[in-house]
Amino acid sequence: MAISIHPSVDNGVKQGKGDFTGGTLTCKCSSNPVVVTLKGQTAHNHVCGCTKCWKPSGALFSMVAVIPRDQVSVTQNEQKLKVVDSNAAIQRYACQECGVHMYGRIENKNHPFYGLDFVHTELSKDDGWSAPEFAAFVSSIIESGADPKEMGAVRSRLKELGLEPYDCLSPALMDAIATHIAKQSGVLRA
Ligand SMILES: N[C@@H](CCC(=O)N[C@@H](CSCO)C(=O)NCC(=O)O)C(=O)O
Ligand SMILES: [Zn+2]
Ligand SMILES: [Zn+2]
Repeated sequence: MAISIHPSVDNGVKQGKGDFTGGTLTCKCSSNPVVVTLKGQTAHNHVCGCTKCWKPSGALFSMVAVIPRDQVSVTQNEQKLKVVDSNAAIQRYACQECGVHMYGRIENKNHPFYGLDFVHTELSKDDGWSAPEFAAFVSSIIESGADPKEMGAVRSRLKELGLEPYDCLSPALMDAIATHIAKQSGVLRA
């Protein structure tokens, strides 16, 4: 049996819809769920192996995308949300009852990704969200208990799914981060 990466990609990566304009995310509480409304399509969707991103139970990876923060609003039961780690660059707002992360926000205006929120579109019933494009922080799954001897098989499965594995972010995103830093320091002209 193939290694399970994440329930949303295990049967093949489903492509998004070009004309998709958004929808809602709902936490896993059976009563009074937290609902977040996203007024737009997501970008840079990826599976992430880091220890900080929320993963559904049993999954090796999370699936996480970004969307401009002004397109994100909590529309039901916001009182159930609490920041998981206020010292992290991405402040992840989790439902205190079911544990699901509803959105992650960057408050540091100098951060390369300031202005973008992190969201898990598997929490939506709406169809058409952008598809995951790559696998990030793959080696980090070991920090959550994955067997280092399995890493070859995990990377092979990711490639088979068309999710190129990287041990940080994708080259395009790493270049965007480095460009931002070089402009901040004056090495590159802004
Ligand atoms: N090995 C660490 C890596 C954690 C990490 O740096 N995660 C990235 C990617 S999260 C979405 O792609 C990150 O930017 N983190 C910032 C933050 O979490 O605030 C581990 O596994 O913990
Ligand atoms: Zn909940
Ligand atoms: Zn992550």
